[in-house]
Amino acid sequence: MTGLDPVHRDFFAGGAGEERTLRANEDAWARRRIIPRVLRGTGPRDLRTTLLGTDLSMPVLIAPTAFHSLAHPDGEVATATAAAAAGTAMIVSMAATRPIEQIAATGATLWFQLYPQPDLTFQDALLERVTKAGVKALVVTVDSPVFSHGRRDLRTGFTDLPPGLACENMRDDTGVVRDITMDDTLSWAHLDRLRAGTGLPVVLKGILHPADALLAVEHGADAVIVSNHGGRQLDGAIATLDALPAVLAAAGGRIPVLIDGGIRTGTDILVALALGAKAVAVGRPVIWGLAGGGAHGVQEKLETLRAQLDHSLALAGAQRPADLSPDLIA
Ligand SMILES: Cc1cc2nc3c(=O)[nH]c(=O)nc-3n(C[C@H](O)[C@H](O)[C@H](O)COP(=O)(O)O)c2cc1C
Ligand SMILES: CCCCCCC(=O)C(=O)O
Repeated sequence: MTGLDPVHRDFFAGGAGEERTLRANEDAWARRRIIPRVLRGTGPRDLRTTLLGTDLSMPVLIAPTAFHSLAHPDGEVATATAAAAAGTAMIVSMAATRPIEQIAATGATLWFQLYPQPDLTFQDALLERVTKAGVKALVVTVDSPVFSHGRRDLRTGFTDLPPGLACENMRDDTGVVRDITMDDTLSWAHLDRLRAGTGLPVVLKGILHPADALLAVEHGADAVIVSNHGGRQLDGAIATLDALPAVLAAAGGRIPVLIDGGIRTGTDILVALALGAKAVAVGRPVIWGLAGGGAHGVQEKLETLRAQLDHSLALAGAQRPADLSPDLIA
């Protein structure tokens, strides 16, 4: 976290309200225990995974997080450089501080995160732009009909990006940077329109209730991410790991289920995969890597997670993620 302004560190680290959900996310992983299998002669591990047509070197994606240029001057370009080197995908936040074309020039596999915007003309142009830049999937954040309340930012006074930085993908055709709108009228009808207007796979991020997982399947979502926005939206929301089993049951294997929130170690990833998640996404650890060492720092974080997952798989008696099953988790 070298050089990170304390106000910006609080923006990245903080959660909503009393930060109960922020803490619950990490605590939930720490509560689970692994029941390893032995004498399985697995040999070297193979962590590769294919997700929505995207080949990943491991089942770990970079979660969308805002404002990477506050953590490092190279911003999202550094993060994407690390994703490319690690052979995984970066989900680019709609609040990225670098234009999608620059981020894509790193050669990284990118998915793009969208807060659906009420100005449909602007939204359509944005989707056309990111598709042209080569993003491979659209991640629609559905847990934010309004901005969250009571984050540390209120205390620290962090309200906006400093001069010279902007949400570069919110520039319209006149060059003006639009504000990101949180829309409390959003409904499944908006999702249907989005799906009809894009050829990209659509992933819903922020599903916690099994009934919503079922609706996601019925409305043709290609995947869901079990997420509570890293404890930054509804404080008191269920920890993502605790929500995972019911969401998996509702999805019934028809679409991949991903999870984020408090995932910090290879054993956390193993637990998620054993319970049935197809992959995980990590948010804050990537930011800390970026702040500490730019692209190199992010890559180091990703490689640490890879090494830990590989080691945990070996010790649990599995060669590949598909060898894991829920009976390994207590
Ligand atoms: C600083 C910060 C900014 C975030 N910005 C976004 C965002 O722009 N869009 C979004 O869908 N989620 C955003 N999230 C939520 C993350 O995508 C993800 O759900 C969460 O960080 C996962 O938890 P973790 O940080 O404990 O790994 C943000 C999270 C953090 C910490
Ligand atoms: C005004 C930009 C909104 C960015 C939202 C970022 C975000 O989701 C977060 O949790 O922070």
